[in-house]
Amino acid sequence: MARRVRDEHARFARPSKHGSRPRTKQRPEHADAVTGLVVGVDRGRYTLVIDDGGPDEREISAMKARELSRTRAVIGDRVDVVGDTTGSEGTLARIVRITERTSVLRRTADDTDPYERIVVANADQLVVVTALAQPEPRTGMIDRCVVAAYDARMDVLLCLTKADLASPDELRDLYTPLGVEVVVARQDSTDTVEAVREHLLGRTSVLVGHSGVGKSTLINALVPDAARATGVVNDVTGRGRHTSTSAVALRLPDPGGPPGAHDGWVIDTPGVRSFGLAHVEVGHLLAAFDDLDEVAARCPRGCTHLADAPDCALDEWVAQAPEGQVRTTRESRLSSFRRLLGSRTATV
Ligand SMILES: Nc1nc2c(ncn2[C@@H]2O[C@H](COP(=O)(O)OP(=O)(O)OP(=O)(O)O)[C@@H](O)[C@H]2O)c(=O)[nH]1
Ligand SMILES: [Zn+2]
Repeated sequence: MARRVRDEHARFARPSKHGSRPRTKQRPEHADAVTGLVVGVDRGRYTLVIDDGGPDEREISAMKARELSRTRAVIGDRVDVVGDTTGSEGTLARIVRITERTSVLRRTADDTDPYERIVVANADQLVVVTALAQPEPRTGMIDRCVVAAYDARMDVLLCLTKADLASPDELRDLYTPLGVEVVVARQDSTDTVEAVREHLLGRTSVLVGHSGVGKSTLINALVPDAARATGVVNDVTGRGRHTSTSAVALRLPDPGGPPGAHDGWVIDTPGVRSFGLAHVEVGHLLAAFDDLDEVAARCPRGCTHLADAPDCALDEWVAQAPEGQVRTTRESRLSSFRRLLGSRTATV
């Protein structure tokens, strides 16, 4: 790890255009750096939590050191900071390193911002919040979220809200074969909120969902003091804090722990409507389907694995299955996988 960080460090230390010596020579090693978690970003000003969950936990403000100028830290990043890291009023520390990310979730480019941007780093779970009614669920959107999550090597939790209005059975049947966990919630039942919490404890989860699905209702139930613990992020740059994608990182209370305990992070992403799928590789998607991945190793070179692919080993795998449960399961795995493959290019 130390090695990797140093390499990255060196990459930012190219000689400047103006012919000064490489900066590496002048820069101290930052041996005194402490590590923080980015929970908020607002126009170049970062809010970090230091010693997350430890006895010296505190929030500090920081900005990037000059050598990091081309790299954006995003919510969820683990960063090394130097300078005044006490968090006292008026202090500002400097971020000198971004630790290698375990996952990146990308937002699609849109009219207001032509670049695909990383929205959240190091999250391990994408929670797709979908109402069972009002608004009607849209499977195209769910599929795209699943693809984005699998590409980012994140797990997916499908959280079906407004269960008082419609049955979850159909959607559950559709997504369970994809390896997606499904949990059901309704506003009038605290039991369901606690069921959702069980899936989130100890993890860093990103919540996405269309307007009106009940995401805020759910977050308020999970994190009652959300307003206080909120880190506001403007990840779009230069546009002011209320435009476009502002994400919020919230500590998830753990009712099973001592008073005030929290265990895990819930990241809300208002304004993120879809994820970039343009660069999703078939291999990444396949990797999320262990059984298919193994079979696909026998496919002809360059096989697209789509329904019209000649000699795709996945078709043979289904055809060879004994009739009955095994065949049905394989069929549904393959058709689910192909549906996701197709959704990479669909516009929703
Ligand atoms: N019937 C029913 N209505 C719900 C439930 N959960 C939320 N609602 C209602 O759905 C509406 C939208 O809920 P919000 O929590 O504001 O939805 P949101 O996803 O945060 O939407 P935005 O605030 O627009 O992003 C509100 O009127 C809620 O009262 C539920 O479980 N059942
Ligand atoms: Zn194939």
